[in-house]
Amino acid sequence: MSDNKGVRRVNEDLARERANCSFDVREITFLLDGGENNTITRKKIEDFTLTDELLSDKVPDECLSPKEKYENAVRKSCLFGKLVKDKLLEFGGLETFGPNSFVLRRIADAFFKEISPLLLHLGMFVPTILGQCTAEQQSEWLPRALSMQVIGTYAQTELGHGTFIRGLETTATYDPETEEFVLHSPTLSSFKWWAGGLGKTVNHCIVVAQLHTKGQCHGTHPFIVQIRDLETHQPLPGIKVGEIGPKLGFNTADNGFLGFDKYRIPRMNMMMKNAQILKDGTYVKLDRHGKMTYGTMVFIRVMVVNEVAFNLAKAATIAVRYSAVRRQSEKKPGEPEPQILDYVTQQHKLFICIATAHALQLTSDWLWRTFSGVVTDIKHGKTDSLPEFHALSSCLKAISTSDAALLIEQCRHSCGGHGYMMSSNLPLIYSFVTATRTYEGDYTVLLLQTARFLIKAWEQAEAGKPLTPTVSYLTKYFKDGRVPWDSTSEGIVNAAYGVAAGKISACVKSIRNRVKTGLSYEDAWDLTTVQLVAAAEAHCRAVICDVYRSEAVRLTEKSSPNVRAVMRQLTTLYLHYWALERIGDLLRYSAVSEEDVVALQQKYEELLALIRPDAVGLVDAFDIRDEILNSTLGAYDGRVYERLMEEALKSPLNAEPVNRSFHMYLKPLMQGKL
Ligand SMILES: CCCCCCCCCCCCCC(=O)SCCNC(=O)CCNC(=O)[C@H](O)C(C)(C)COP(=O)(O)OP(=O)(O)OC[C@H]1O[C@@H](n2cnc3c(N)ncnc32)[C@H](O)[C@@H]1OP(=O)(O)O
Ligand SMILES: Cc1cc2nc3c(=O)[nH]c(=O)nc-3n(C[C@H](O)[C@H](O)[C@H](O)COP(=O)(O)OP(=O)(O)OC[C@H]3O[C@@H](n4cnc5c(N)ncnc54)[C@H](O)[C@@H]3O)c2cc1C
Repeated sequence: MSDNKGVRRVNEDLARERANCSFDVREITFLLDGGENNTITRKKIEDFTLTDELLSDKVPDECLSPKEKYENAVRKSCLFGKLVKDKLLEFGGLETFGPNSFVLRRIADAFFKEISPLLLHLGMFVPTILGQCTAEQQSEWLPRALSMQVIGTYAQTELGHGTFIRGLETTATYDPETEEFVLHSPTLSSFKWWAGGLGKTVNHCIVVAQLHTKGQCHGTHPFIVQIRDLETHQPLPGIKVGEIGPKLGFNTADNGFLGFDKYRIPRMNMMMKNAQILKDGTYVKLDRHGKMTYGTMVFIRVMVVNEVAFNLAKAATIAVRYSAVRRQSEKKPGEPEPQILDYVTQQHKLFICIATAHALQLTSDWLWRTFSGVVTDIKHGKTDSLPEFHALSSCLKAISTSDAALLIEQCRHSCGGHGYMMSSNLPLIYSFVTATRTYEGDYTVLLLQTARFLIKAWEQAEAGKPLTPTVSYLTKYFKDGRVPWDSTSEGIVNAAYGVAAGKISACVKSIRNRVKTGLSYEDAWDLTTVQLVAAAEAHCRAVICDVYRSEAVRLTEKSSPNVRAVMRQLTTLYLHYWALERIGDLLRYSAVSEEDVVALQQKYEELLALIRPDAVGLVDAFDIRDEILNSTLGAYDGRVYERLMEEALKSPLNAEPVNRSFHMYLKPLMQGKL
């Protein structure tokens, strides 16, 4: 389906895999896109946008110097932005996707092998204007931001603090005389650090600072701050700004630092939807919940689940296609070398990646729908659903990013040495996704936020109070005792909830026992955090298993029998994989027996064999074009070795037969003249 060029011969092994696939690949693509019409529109947009010659770099990006890389990324960002502005919106296709559309994000990957320096502008600056500004402020800033006159980022993290937002040190002190805020960085550790695009690209940013007025501090609030001249792009007086240097990934994102020396901004540059400063300096709090200024972070956490699902789908596509093309070793003496996809261990490494990409995408779609409900509630002044949603989005962000990063690395391992090549694109996909585990809330920190909610929910269950939907299972498993074992999919999901309940119960006991010894609650909590993180992980795993299973059943209700069968095989594989991964927990909290464990393992291995003939069809169904995959190993036609050689020849070191270092150093060394 993705054979967009359609001219070159497809590798014979891949062609045979496709001929033997048991289902119509397009049917699964339509399911994943949310309907055939969405697929048609997406493909039209891709055909329309991915033809430009700016996509082809003569020298691979990774062979450029940091400065050249950045300049190339800015060039492409501007051309991409212009394309979106001039043509794509006129095209009118985007609306059909609704707000959960990732088509722009998807095609952006064809333009940037790494990150666009403008990602934070669209990803965080614009959403924060929408979420944190009054209507009047929005009408001032949104048109300028959307027309790219104002280019911004989100500068919250400082050198000294990222996680602990209340510990941020940048101050914004209100001066009623001039009706301005004075921004100041009192220490080195108060310098803003990390914001994407801040180093060189943006002219504005959202700065999160401690608000002081009338001698009192009211905690952190967001402000819109101009940092560079719109004409010359020079940093404005009182601003110290620069780029933070090379990183594991994100090397085209010019992440930056920023310090203020008593820098003044108008009063109305405070984002005033949730709190206001009146002209005389009076502070007015409008946020009854107290954490509404954290809204952009919650939004991005929701987006990130989809983001990592897509990246895992890319990695799985590359690794599965490569594994169908690659032949290595022999199974029996004298036999031809098998496709490495025929090794059961290879299937074990890869099929869970396909299943997890589905699980995370369906969970992300469900999370988005839940989020839309919460946003509607908030618009009507109701914030009751926020604590549960914060707990849910925190753990899903933590687990999805962690799973995706580990599995993408597994895809790289499964491609042997060639997976280590930058041209495979697996290192870049990994470097991007491993950062998601840290940014927008570190893994451990977010799971502890979820744990906080779970412990409270447990206490509510004990008190016989009603529970919110995602923790209502606690009532069922409230009584001590092992969860009955049943090896059906539904039974495994129930057992996953039973494990989560057992772990939460164990945490409650640990904390209470520690408090009984005279420890404060905070110390008892602190000593129990290893268990609390594991409990939050178990809760989140149960939610993903549950949502994946039920959404896959719902989605495939009208599918052909073959599609329903393969989708069911994948969900069952996911559930068995995690049951086996957490077998110790099941033995502790459920009635699973030794024979059941043997049966689980056997079924898992049967599923690998059942999925094997459809593996290439399943990754083809992700329908990720070659331009977006950007991989020598994963292209649709399977010309792996030809592409590896073509890319190698583009290396600047191959531009001349002898490098000057030979004459400068090697030759003198060889001749003893160095
Ligand atoms: C266009 C598409 C783009 C997509 C791609 C994206 C790529 C973009 C690239 C992105 C690049 C990267 C960009 C970046 O990285 S931007 C920087 C991101 N930074 C972070 O994420 C920092 C993480 N830290 C925190 O969120 C807070 O400090 C935490 C939460 C840890 C504590 O906070 P705090 O110290 O203030 O809390 P507390 O202890 O006083 O109180 C805890 C109480 O507060 C409740 N609570 C806490 N938080 C929330 C909440 N949010 N909604 C509702 N409630 C919330 C909580 O339930 C608890 O309630 P209770 O138990 O007391 O009842
Ligand atoms: C690629 C990238 C892009 C980024 N972009 C931006 C951006 O655009 N804007 C922005 O504002 N920020 C950005 N950040 C910063 C990012 O949000 C923070 O790095 C992140 O929130 C983690 O905070 P930290 O660095 O302070 O880690 P720390 O909090 O110092 O974490 C270090 C370790 O301490 C542990 N730890 C910390 N607190 C606790 C606790 N309470 N309990 C248990 N363990 C704890 C953590 O689990 C971790 O293991 C970016 C970061 C990266 C990597």
